[in-house]
Amino acid sequence: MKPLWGIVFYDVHSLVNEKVRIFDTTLRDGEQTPGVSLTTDEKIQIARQLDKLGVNVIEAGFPVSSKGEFDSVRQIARSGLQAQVCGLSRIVKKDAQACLDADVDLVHVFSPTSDIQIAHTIKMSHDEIVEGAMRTVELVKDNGRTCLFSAMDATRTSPEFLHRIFKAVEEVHCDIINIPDTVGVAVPSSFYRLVKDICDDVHMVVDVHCHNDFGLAVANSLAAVEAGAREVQVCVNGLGERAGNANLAEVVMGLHSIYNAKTSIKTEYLVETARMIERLTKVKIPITAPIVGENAFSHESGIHSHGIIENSKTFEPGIMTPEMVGHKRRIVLGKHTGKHAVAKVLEEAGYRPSNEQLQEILERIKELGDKGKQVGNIDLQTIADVVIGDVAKESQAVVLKEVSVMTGNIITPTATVKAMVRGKEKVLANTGVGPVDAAVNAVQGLLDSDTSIHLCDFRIEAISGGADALAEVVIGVEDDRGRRVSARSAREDIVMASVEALVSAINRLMLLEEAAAR
Ligand SMILES: CC(=O)SCCNC(=O)CCNC(=O)[C@H](O)C(C)(C)COP(=O)(O)OP(=O)(O)OC[C@H]1O[C@@H](n2cnc3c(N)ncnc32)[C@H](O)[C@@H]1OP(=O)(O)O
Ligand SMILES: CC(C)C(=O)C(=O)O
Repeated sequence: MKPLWGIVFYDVHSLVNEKVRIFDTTLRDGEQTPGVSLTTDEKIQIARQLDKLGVNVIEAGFPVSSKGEFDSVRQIARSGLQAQVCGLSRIVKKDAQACLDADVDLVHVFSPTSDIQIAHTIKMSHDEIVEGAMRTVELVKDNGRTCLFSAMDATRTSPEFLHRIFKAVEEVHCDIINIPDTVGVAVPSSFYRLVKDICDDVHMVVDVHCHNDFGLAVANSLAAVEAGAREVQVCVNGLGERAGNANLAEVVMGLHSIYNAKTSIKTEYLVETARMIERLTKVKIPITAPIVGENAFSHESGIHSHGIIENSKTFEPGIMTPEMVGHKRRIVLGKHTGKHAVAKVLEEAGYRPSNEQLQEILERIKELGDKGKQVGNIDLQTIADVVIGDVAKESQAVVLKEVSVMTGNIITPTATVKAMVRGKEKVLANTGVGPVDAAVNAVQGLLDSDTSIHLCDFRIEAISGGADALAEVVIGVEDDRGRRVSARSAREDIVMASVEALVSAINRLMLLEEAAAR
């Protein structure tokens, strides 16, 4: 038993430093997610990102299925990636030939092996399936490529037939065998026993491919590694047929952080990769998703936030940090907030409230919360501005002097701003897609090139009706350390309101940076 911070965990010693290969099938099974369809360019972008992430295998597609698919697989295979590029093939000669013609390094040959699938899909005898599998593996091996054989629906296949088909492909020098839980019916204990029996039976690398129909894909994949599997098939964001496949980030971090096993994944790119796949597939990552979800390292309730401020291990696993996966820890304000969190967020936004002011701010937050309103960090700053007052003029890093904007239907919107930046007068012009964008770009341009600030929130809210409505603009900015502040301004002129809010937010962030540097 291994004690970790006073808690006794299941014995995971056996996996210390064991190497597990990560086989990514986002571009093949992941693309089978209903509604997802990627262009060749998008697939190439994804393949490059997966390579940067460090996966061992990229299953790029099913070359025989269409001309576009063949071209995508071939382009990925020829793009000089570190990862092995794989193509899928039925036990059909033309499928395997298409993989070979697409120049893949590894061919993934599969056949159904369960009675239900054999009877209703492939409609062959066991002998014909074994023969077809052997001939296809031989074709791949004769052409000098690596071969992986999958017994599709293995978890509903008779153990005798599984043994027979795996032994048959081993005889023709197959390199890797895969045990797919095609319809996600395994549980960790049953899958452990199945994988262990097969590992004891064959001399090939054992790989697994788990579907998530009962939400057990990651647990089953980890159980398989405990049982001896040394390759796991995964998809970014758990994409895939129906409820999807085992989630790459969850499997990898489980292996690294819980089991102390090794993979080649550069975990700091996990969030970046998940967000890229979210953008290209348009399948949203749930906010509560482990590791890569927006809330994975966010804390709202007072008791949790207090603990986190003292020591992040109080309410986070500790063996996994946001930095390890390219995420950021956030204290988020809301109905359940306590004074420690409010004080911390205000301090980070450059405010120094007295104890009475802090108490008053907390009461106002609770009042809003009880009325069912969400109280975000921006609302907190508005409340704080009212209770404490805005950033003092003398501590402002940027003091705005002039703003002028040219716009129309035949000129590129251009803005010029003049401001004192840390006591020095600066004038800068910039363009944008519209007058507000041009003005915002010009203000951002006033900052030194080593001041890395970017916009993370921009909202315009008209707070009175009519063409002369007062426009309230809320702007949030973030620095490269993930510190966020926001500010608002309200004017009839939307450009001026935007510029003022931006300058105000920048001043707060600068104050914060100065305070951190002291
Ligand atoms: C569990 C998985 O994810 S497996 C991968 C699933 N992915 C895909 O199917 C995506 C790409 N597929 C396609 O583009 C098409 O299905 C194709 C090109 C492969 C085949 O298309 P079609 O010829 O129109 O056949 P269709 O898809 O309707 O039916 C599948 C055929 O493949 C056969 N088949 C299925 N699996 C296998 C196998 N492993 N080996 C041999 N034949 C197989 C079926 O018996 C059926 O054959 P039939 O046409 O003689 O009845
Ligand atoms: C081709 C195989 C591995 C598959 O996708 C499955 O069984 O789900």
